Amino acid sequence: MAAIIQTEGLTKHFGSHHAVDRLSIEVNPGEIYGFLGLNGAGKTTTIRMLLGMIRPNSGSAYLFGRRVDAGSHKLWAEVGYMVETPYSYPELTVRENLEIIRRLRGIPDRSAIDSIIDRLQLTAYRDRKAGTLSLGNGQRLGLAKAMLHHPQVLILDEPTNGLDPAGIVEVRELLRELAADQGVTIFISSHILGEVSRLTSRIGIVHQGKLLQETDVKDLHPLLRRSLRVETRDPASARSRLTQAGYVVQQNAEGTLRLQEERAVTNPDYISKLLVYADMPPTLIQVEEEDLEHYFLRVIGSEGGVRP
Ligand SMILES: Nc1ncnc2c1ncn2[C@@H]1O[C@H](COP(=O)(O)OP(=O)(O)OP(=O)(O)O)[C@@H](O)[C@H]1O
Repeated sequence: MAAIIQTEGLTKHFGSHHAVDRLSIEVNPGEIYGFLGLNGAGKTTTIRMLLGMIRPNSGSAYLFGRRVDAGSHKLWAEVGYMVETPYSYPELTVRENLEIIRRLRGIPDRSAIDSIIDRLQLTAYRDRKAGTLSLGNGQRLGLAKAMLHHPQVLILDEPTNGLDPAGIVEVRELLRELAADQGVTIFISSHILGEVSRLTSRIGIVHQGKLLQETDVKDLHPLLRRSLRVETRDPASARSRLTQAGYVVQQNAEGTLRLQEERAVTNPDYISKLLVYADMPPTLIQVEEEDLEHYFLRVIGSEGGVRP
């Protein structure tokens, strides 16, 4: 299957700073790809190179198998994009902003505007000046502009930025529908793994310009660490009893004990028995799974985490 979006060794430095460093990724037709990284990881710079807005120092980007060069305006006709906070004419209404895009894109069907306004739930704001919109509605207008010409590829930089939880769900559903029903290929950047993992089929984790990990979302679950959480009335004694039995035990400031070894996680009954026999019965014992954000920080080596 030929990739719709592809980069090969894509590299961009600003002075001595490597914003994007030998990045190679492929996004297949109809796939939703989550490009994940902290602020400053190089997401926007990558997207700008994908769109031919800036020129890489080395490496290449391809859309539909065609190499993107700075000024590849023809490619933009087949791609909808939203880069950082979407810019709109603040003195013009939502409708007027979309009318400009309709003309620029040469879309003959005038009803396209009303249908996209409806689709992005902007009907109540259609005659409001764009400059008076909330951040979230400004973001919806940005998405409406990106989608007005029914592109086969959408490249979106943090599209749910500023949206409230209900808005995030709506946008997620909308994008999911576009990929599933119309085969639109979607590349979406974010700094929240929990959010992109609900929408995308594959994620690439980028840090300091480098791709650290690429994973199918369905393979993410087994990568999450599990640990056994144990609470007792006398954590210090319980800890020493478990240590004596050969377990590695961590204790936090609240006195909660945590055991990460597989033999502890898979045998909570044994740990429980050990503590009961030592007259320190647990008040709580449960297997907990690492959350996605912690996993993300661990992969990028933050928070004292260790790369898997
Ligand atoms: N025009 C520029 N000149 C100098 N440095 C830049 C320029 N554009 C980006 N950078 C730097 O390159 C790095 C990557 O920036 P980029 O905007 O691509 O990150 P990002 O992952 O999109 O982060 P954010 O979510 O904050 O936008 C950052 O350290 C940034 O300061």
